[in-house]
Amino acid sequence: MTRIAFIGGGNMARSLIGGLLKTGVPTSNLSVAEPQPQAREALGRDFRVATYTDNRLAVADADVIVLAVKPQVMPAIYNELRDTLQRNRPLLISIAAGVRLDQLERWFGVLPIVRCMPNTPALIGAGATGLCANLRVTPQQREQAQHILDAVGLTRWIADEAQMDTVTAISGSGPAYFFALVEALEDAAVAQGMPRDAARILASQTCLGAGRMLVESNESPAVLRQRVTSPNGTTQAALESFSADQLPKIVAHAVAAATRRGQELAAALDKE
Ligand SMILES: NC(=O)C1=CN([C@@H]2O[C@H](COP(=O)(O)OP(=O)(O)OC[C@H]3O[C@@H](n4cnc5c(N)ncnc54)[C@H](OP(=O)(O)O)[C@@H]3O)[C@@H](O)[C@H]2O)C=CC1
Ligand SMILES: O=C(O)[C@@H]1CCC=N1
Repeated sequence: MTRIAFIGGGNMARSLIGGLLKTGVPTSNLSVAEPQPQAREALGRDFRVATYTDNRLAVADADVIVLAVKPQVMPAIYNELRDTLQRNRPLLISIAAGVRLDQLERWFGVLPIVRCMPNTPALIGAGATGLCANLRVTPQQREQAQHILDAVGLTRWIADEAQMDTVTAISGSGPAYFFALVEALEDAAVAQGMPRDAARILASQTCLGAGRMLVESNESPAVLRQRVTSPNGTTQAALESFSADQLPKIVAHAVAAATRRGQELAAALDKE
């Protein structure tokens, strides 16, 4: 079975590891390199996976290496990994926002590399991941990468790598947008006198219900929205308020800002 090493054991690695274990991947097939002692302890306690301080030890016999560090940290790790990578030629999977395939090839060597963008709902098997591959990735390795990400949710291959920053802006960062909306709904209800716990659970369950309908029904978001919206009713009043406040423009600006930030993160690494 495929041995998978994670470089970086933070939020996203935890989500992927948790999701993979739930699908039956044995703990003995996973290893994690993480500098923070507390984070290492938590990984050992929560997932019973082997943890290392030394990146080289974690990747020693890996078939697949998942680079799960912040984009800015990439330059610190490629020197440590380069020898092992050239010797074993594993499949490299980067989940870093912004970082491009040509940058990864320049640092790590001409290896099979998949750039992907998962999201934190991977932890509960409900992730959404966009993937793209360099020309060195064989059809088998493509399947291998997809298999790993399929284990934690839905996957889509993205033919044009330039769109990966948009993927990041939609689904990578996306969970935070829905959390922010639930926070805002909760605060609005509290401002109207509702107890916070009731407001939170009602808003959260509504987010879950709406999300499941979006994914499980064959209807478009527009049709589902119309079914909630009685003529001259409460929903229409709220949607007209959204429209007056230019919600689509607010969202488009936010998505453009996230996309731009992905490009900036990569540009800052061009000199490395
Ligand atoms: N969070 C998310 O929702 C998503 C994140 N991503 C991407 O995933 C990557 C990781 O993000 P996230 O998990 O949120 O970040 P975290 O900071 O939670 O995790 C990164 C971990 O890597 C550790 N680390 C730092 N330097 C090294 C090193 N030299 N070798 C090994 N490990 C190191 C960090 O330790 P320390 O704290 O000491 O720096 C930290 O524990 C990023 O590139 C991000 O763009 C992609 C999709 C979604
Ligand atoms: O905020 C970030 O940069 C990372 C990438 C997508 C989600 N979190």
